[in-house]
Amino acid sequence: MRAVHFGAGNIGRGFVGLILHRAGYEVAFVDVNAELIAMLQAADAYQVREVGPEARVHTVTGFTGIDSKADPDAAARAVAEADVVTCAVGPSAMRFIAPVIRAGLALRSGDPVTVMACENAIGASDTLREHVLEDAPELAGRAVFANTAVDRIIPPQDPHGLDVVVEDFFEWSIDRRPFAGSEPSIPDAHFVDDLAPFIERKLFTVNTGHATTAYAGWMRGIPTIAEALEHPEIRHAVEAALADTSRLLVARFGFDAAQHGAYVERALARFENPALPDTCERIGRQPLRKLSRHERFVEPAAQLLERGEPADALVAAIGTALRFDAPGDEEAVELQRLLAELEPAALVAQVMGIEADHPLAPQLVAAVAEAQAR
Ligand SMILES: NC(=O)c1ccc[n+]([C@@H]2O[C@H](COP(=O)([O-])OP(=O)(O)OC[C@H]3O[C@@H](n4cnc5c(N)ncnc54)[C@H](O)[C@@H]3O)[C@@H](O)[C@H]2O)c1
Ligand SMILES: O=P(O)(O)OC[C@@H](O)[C@@H](O)[C@H](O)[C@H](O)CO
Repeated sequence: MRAVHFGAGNIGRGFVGLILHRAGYEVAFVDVNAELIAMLQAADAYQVREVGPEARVHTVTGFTGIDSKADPDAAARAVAEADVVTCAVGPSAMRFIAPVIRAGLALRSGDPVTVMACENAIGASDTLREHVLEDAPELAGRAVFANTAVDRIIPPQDPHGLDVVVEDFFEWSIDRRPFAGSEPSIPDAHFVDDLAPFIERKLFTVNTGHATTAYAGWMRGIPTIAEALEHPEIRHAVEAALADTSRLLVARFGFDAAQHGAYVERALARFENPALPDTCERIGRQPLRKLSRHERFVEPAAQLLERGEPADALVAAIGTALRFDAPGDEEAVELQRLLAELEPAALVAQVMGIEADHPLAPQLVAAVAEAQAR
């Protein structure tokens, strides 16, 4: 069985590539990073080293690398011959891989290929599908797009090597419905009838809690997530933000409150893993994406206000996120420029997608005004 995975970075090598290898796939990693592809082409194996109480070491073999910038035709041919295509390039980069997948589908004959976007976003495979089929609706029958939720914390890695250090926890949930009974065989993944509870629980717990920790840590000059959570005020802010999202998730999906509480506790324990050198800078990366309408802060806060419930801790976390000014992060630089130039209501509409008539608008406008006054 053949798989093509776009994005040979942390999740690509330390999660998707590993799981597909364990499922018996030969994986062709496609990336635009020429140094990374050269290493993949030269190597026979790399290791995924888990850290945590149930740590194991895995060796991944049987892969190759394709540089889609230098040779997009080779990447398209690989898609044409694949059983499964996955990506973990970042939600905003999916539009750049879409033309390559489209070219691969155009070359394809036989059974439709399974396409799964493994990004932190609701409906990422649907978004990828829209990009791929934009100018080629006639190719729709050649691929089955299934949404997924991926969960494994993988901190920044040595950019000059292939080995990856990861936490011991992982979860890959895949929407079963698009397959109409013929799901691909991926034993480490689980197929579910309704992905919404899985992706929203993950994004609005792991990623909301992570981001709240990161922005509060960054504001205080604390480098790592584990260290930031040791700060009592940060811990309190994170627990309060997760109390907001927990109320929403329990009400929306009917989760058992105690079981959901255990899920939250486990997320916090994962953040605290002392062997995981994860940074506030990585977790805070791309703040414009994280502050956008359907992301980890604004979406749950908007849903709570629409239900007539408060979301004060989420709004406080948004206020802290506005102070993320990492100089090496293009979106952080752009966010600070927008803060300097736009009226609060205009920034809330442009960055967060919340218009003046939404019940959340007054609090967000006040948070932006406060950030501008600092
Ligand atoms: N790291 C984690 O803990 C984690 C966990 C779950 C989900 N995710 C999600 O996985 C995705 C990737 O995150 P990551 O941490 O692996 O990032 P990363 O930066 O380590 O890897 C992304 C890779 O994509 C490549 N890439 C970018 N544009 C490309 C293009 N046009 N074509 C081919 N390759 C391209 C980059 O060169 C890089 O190698 C994100 O959506 C992230 O939210 C990350
Ligand atoms: O990847 P992002 O930028 O959406 O979010 C940063 C982290 O919260 C994220 O990568 C987590 O480590 C991951 O989602 C855990 O599964």
